Amino acid sequence: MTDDSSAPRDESESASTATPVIADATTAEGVFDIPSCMPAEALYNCDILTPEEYNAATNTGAQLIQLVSEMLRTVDESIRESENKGENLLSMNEGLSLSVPADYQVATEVPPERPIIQLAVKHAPEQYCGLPSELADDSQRSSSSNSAASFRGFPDKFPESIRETLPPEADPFAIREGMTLAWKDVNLTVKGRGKILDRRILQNVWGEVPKKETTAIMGSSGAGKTSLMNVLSGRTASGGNVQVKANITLDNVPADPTKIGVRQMIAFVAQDDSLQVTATPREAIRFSAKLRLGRSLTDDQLDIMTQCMLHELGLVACADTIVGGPLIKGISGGERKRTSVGVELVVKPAMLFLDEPTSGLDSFSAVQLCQLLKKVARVGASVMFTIHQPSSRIFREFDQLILLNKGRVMYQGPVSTIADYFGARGHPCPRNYNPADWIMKVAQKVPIQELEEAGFFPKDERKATVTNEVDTSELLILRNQSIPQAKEKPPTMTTEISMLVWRELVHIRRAKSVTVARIIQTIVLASVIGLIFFDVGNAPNDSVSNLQGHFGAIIMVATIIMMGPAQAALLSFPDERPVFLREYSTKHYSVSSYFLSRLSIEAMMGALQSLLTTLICYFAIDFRGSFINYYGACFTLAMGSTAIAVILGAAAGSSSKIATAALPLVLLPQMLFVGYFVSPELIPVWLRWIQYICPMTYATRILLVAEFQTCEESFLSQIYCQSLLDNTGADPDEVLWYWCILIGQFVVFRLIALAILHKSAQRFY
Ligand SMILES: Nc1ncnc2c1ncn2[C@@H]1O[C@H](COP(=O)(O)OP(=O)(O)OP(=O)(O)O)[C@@H](O)[C@H]1O
Repeated sequence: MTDDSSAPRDESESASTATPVIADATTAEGVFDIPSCMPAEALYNCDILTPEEYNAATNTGAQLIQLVSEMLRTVDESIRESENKGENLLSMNEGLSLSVPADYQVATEVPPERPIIQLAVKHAPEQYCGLPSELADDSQRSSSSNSAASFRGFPDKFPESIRETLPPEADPFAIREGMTLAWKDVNLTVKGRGKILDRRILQNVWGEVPKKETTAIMGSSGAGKTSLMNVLSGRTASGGNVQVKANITLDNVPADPTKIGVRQMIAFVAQDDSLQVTATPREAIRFSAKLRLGRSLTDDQLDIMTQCMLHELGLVACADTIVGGPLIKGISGGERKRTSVGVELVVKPAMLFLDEPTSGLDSFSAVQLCQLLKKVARVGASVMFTIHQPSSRIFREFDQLILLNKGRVMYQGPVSTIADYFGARGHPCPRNYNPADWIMKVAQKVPIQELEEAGFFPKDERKATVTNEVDTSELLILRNQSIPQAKEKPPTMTTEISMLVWRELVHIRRAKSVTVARIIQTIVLASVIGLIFFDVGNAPNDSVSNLQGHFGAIIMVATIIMMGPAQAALLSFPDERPVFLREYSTKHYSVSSYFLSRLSIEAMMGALQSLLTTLICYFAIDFRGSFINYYGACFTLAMGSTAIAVILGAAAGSSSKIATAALPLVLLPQMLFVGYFVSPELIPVWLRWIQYICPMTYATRILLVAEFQTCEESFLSQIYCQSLLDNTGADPDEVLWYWCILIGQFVVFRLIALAILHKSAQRFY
């Protein structure tokens, strides 16, 4: 046992299955960890070490050698079997084949040639997720011309040869023109109330995210990492008790990220993933690519690109499982996070911000993701992310680091110089200690004053990029025109709407229970009303009770028609708001496309619910008017009331509870103005106007005219019917107007909802 017990160990890594596997292989403790982790993970992590580290480790890691040798022996047996059958192919899982050199030898100890290790990794069935048959064919072709040495990278790495067939606009790793985001004097203050003092969350924060580099923001919990990220990406601005001041430039052009034009240039992966719960990772990534990459790509190219992204993110195994959410079980939290990353990466962003992208990921996936982000940076993007407790392996991957301490910049600069920086200020990182843990320990344990005296918290000594401080609450800088816009040939509005409608239909199909509950509710309510008012339409209208029953049936049917579809429409906006805001702010589609897609879905569901209700009630109650007239009035009423619900839903923002509470307040009082409980003539004059803005008024008048215009011939019936029409204000000569007003109300309410939605979509906060 060669454990250097005198040296402080890297605490965060001791139990890890990633890089430290090698280091721990020198100890009895660590050796037992190896078989318990995924062999492919351990081997993969061997692969990412330098050859020197690797050889040093294998000299001492006896059990690791045994493990690798066993895997190689398995591979070798497979080869022998193939050779006995006259084949020279090692058949891999799911149809991917790999050619193996004829002079292949069994390795009895860990070979220094890394490709052989990778071959073993590829062979690990737990990790190998397979390719669809059409891609497998291609990869077979390409691999047959290569030796085993050509296999490098992740267990489910996408074949390079296929990726290379993609045009640059479809290649998620194509070279792009990045942008440098720089900022200074960023201040965020939460104003206190009463005895509570103001709180400075960010204090004169400065820094930059250079293109082609990865910048990590670190700091203890509450240091202001997310707040800084939100200010820089326009997700926080002055308002209420929050005051934000910042000078921000994009390639030296002053820019206000709260403006949608600037925000749309920053791909942002938030801490809480806002993905469509019933979409799969494959669908989510393809949806993003299809809507954001314009019209130049074919469906095949989109498919390959999506598959490539799934491979890069290690999502192949769960590519067709739904994302899920709080109420529906889906993929894991880490997979969800990686899906969110894929959704943004697929459009080759020039700037990519991620809030804690590695949280919820195991150490292997975290390394994998950091390397991917580095790859994105190297092709031109500026990548910035917040991160908690990175392992030393991950820490070494960053280019730049911003260390925040209580809202102030404690360090800002290259990761490579941080050890010297801390050393020069009296806090050298101990040997074998994870530098990330060390700097966090110093930041948390040493008092601020002592740190200041030691020379931490450097001043911004860069050449000033913006001379005057500008308040983001007023109009900040807007020279967006000079900043190039990403999407050149956006998809047509029809494509946007059809993609959104399709996604919603898939959602309805997958969230079956909700749809089924809605339909059952409609059928049960309609049946109850049909039974209670059974055949009352057929009864002569020559008595008050018959007349009352007949009129009551119309009111009840109109009421359930008004409430049912509206309830579902009401919740759709608050529920979908996070997804809508993310997608709108990242240029997936326009507000109008989203709005029209929602309208199409509501029209479909409204038509179905109205049809079920009218079919049951019309025949059970035996209404006298024509079925078409009856169904038309009910459907138009349903659409009018959904339009009101949409206004409430759009205005309520993310608060579905407020919208739910407000809906009955707006819809139910409409029953009071149709003349059933009280004649409109008896309502106080200053309240009487309300009847004219209620869709229910006009829908009921259409139905009343249809039911009572042609009454039985008896004198009493004629008198009763006529007086009912008079009392309710239903005039047979005005029916055409009633239709026009009902449809007009629907259009006006919808336009109001669109305006509200458009306004609320401009702001995240
Ligand atoms: N709008 C706000 N109102 C009140 N307090 C706020 C507001 N925004 C941020 N804060 C406070 O500012 C501090 C920094 O929050 P922030 O989310 O930026 O921290 P963080 O470094 O990202 O922490 P963590 O790593 O735990 O996510 C926290 O104490 C938070 O409560």
